[in-house]
Amino acid sequence: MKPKILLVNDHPPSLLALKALLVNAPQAAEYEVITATSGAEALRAVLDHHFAVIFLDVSMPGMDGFETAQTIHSHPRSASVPIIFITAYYADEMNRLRGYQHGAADYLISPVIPQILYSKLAVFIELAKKNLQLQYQKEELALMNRDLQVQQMRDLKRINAALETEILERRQAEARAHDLATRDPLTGLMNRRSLTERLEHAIAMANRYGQRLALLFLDLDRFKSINDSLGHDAGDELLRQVSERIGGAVRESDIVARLGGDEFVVLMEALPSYAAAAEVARKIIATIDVPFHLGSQTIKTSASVGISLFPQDGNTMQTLMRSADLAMYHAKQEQRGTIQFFHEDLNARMLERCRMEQELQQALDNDEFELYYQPKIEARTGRVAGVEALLRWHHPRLGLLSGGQFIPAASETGMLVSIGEWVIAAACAQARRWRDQGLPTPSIPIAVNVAIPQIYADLPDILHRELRRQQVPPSSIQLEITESLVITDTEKATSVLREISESGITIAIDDFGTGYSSLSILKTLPIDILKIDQSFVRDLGKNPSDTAIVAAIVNMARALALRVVAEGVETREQLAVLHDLGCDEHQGYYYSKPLPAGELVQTLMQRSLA
Ligand SMILES: Nc1nc2c(ncn2[C@@H]2O[C@@H]3COP(=O)(O)O[C@H]4[C@@H](O)[C@H](n5cnc6c(=O)[nH]c(N)nc65)O[C@@H]4COP(=O)(O)O[C@H]3[C@H]2O)c(=O)[nH]1
Repeated sequence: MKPKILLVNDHPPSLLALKALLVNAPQAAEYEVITATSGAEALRAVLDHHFAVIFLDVSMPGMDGFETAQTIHSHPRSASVPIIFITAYYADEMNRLRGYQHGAADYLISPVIPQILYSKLAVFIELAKKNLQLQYQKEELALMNRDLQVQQMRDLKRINAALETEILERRQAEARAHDLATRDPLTGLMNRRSLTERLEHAIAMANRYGQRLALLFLDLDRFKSINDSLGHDAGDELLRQVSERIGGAVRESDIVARLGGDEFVVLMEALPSYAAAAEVARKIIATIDVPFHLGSQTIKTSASVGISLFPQDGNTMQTLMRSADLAMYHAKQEQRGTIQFFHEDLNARMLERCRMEQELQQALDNDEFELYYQPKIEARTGRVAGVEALLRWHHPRLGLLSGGQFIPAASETGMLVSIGEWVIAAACAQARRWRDQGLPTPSIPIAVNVAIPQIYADLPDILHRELRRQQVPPSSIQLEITESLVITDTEKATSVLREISESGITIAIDDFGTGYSSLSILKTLPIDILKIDQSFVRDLGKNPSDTAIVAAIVNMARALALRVVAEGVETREQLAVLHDLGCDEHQGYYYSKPLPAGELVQTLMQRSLA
């Protein structure tokens, strides 16, 4: 676009002359000339065009040059357009000053000298071209700016979207991490950590508002054997279903958590009454009692629940948890599938148990145990057919303790496995010593009592290791196993006992008649001997039903080709009845109390001489 020049003159010949000068100028191709014959016409032109410069005649009728200039410059659109006044040569200095005051950029004296006109014009055309260029560049810049803004906007939106996704992902990761830290992944229930936090908070609230709360500890009965026999997937499924059933048995506001394994906890806050806790525990036990469907299998289990109450059973998180756990442990021991509230006696028993455990460990370490031996007499010959090893404890405080005084407690503490190992080693060592001493009956077997947990703890390996160490034959040792053991896990007992029996060690069922052995179990087990429990022997000859029971046991043993031993024989009358019934061996105070090895040897000597 070319710069434009406006010529304003009311005198047509002057206008034409000036226009002729401009259109014939050497740089005429660089601009365009527009004319106006009055101030008003000039103002209209200014509204329509942008001018590089205006040549304005000063003396015009109506609106003269000054007034026109003032009006042009008063408008923002044309405020900076340079105006050159054209005036007669006679215009005085005052008049020119007025022109400058009305915004004149310069003056030309009429008649105009072309060279002066051209040189002044050149300045303004150059200025206009520069302005146009600047304008163009400004527009370019504005365009670029807009593009930049659009680009920036897009970038911002992209960055924003990326940020939002990242924040979302981070929130989800945080939620997952929080879940992992506070929830049990298998059941989705609270885990131990969040339960303890919750319990601490609940105790603080109960303290402040004087409320009651209850903590229910729940453990599935026989979960381990279900898990072992059906596999871990089925075990997991069972735990999930159990967690759902517990959830269905409690209030929405109660907290259900899984501590791990098959241990669940329910926290009941703001209890209306303590009876409500027992009510919920009963509901849970009832719901767990309904058979579970795991794939194609239907299984039955039960739950034992221990309950501790705030504030009486503890006012800290730790004591409440411990009390509920202890109560649950006792529920399990007393009768599976029942509820047990915590009480102080349990605590005392627990402390006693801990003390006993420590003392039993010390007994092993300090060699405080000793085996006593009680002979078993063969009815037919009156000879010693074997001896039973019975454990005695030289307790540093309490003196000599017999098995009945500490074996049940040792069994509770789980110490019987290591004690049992000591007993087997001691019995094998005694067998060796008797052989070395050349007893009259060196081959009489020593019967050792075996506790239930020993069966699951490498019993065959331990037996063979000790027999080898002492270089005595397997026939030197006999095992006495309580009847109830066989009932609890027939399959395991059968396979372990079979291995032991095949190695040449004879096996006796102890306390026979007190458990619930069935004939078929007795038939499948590799049993050699039945020991009739002393409770049936005690009243023999006095109580006809005891006599009938012993007679039945003897007959059954005969049918199964087993030897029968009667325990606890104290009197001649008992002995007479047992003789009549055809019992193979007798054991009891009538012949001898359990004795230390040395004393027993003398008894054996006397009997063999008798
Ligand atoms: N009233 C009466 N009692 C008699 C008579 N003859 C023997 N006894 C006692 O009756 C118990 C017989 O042993 P048990 O039935 O195997 O019952 C044993 C046995 O189950 C267990 N036990 C003893 N030693 C061991 C052992 O080394 N390991 C294991 N696991 N248990 C043992 O402790 C229980 C009690 O042992 P003890 O106190 O030594 O009590 C022994 C014995 O001293 C009698 O004529 N009259």
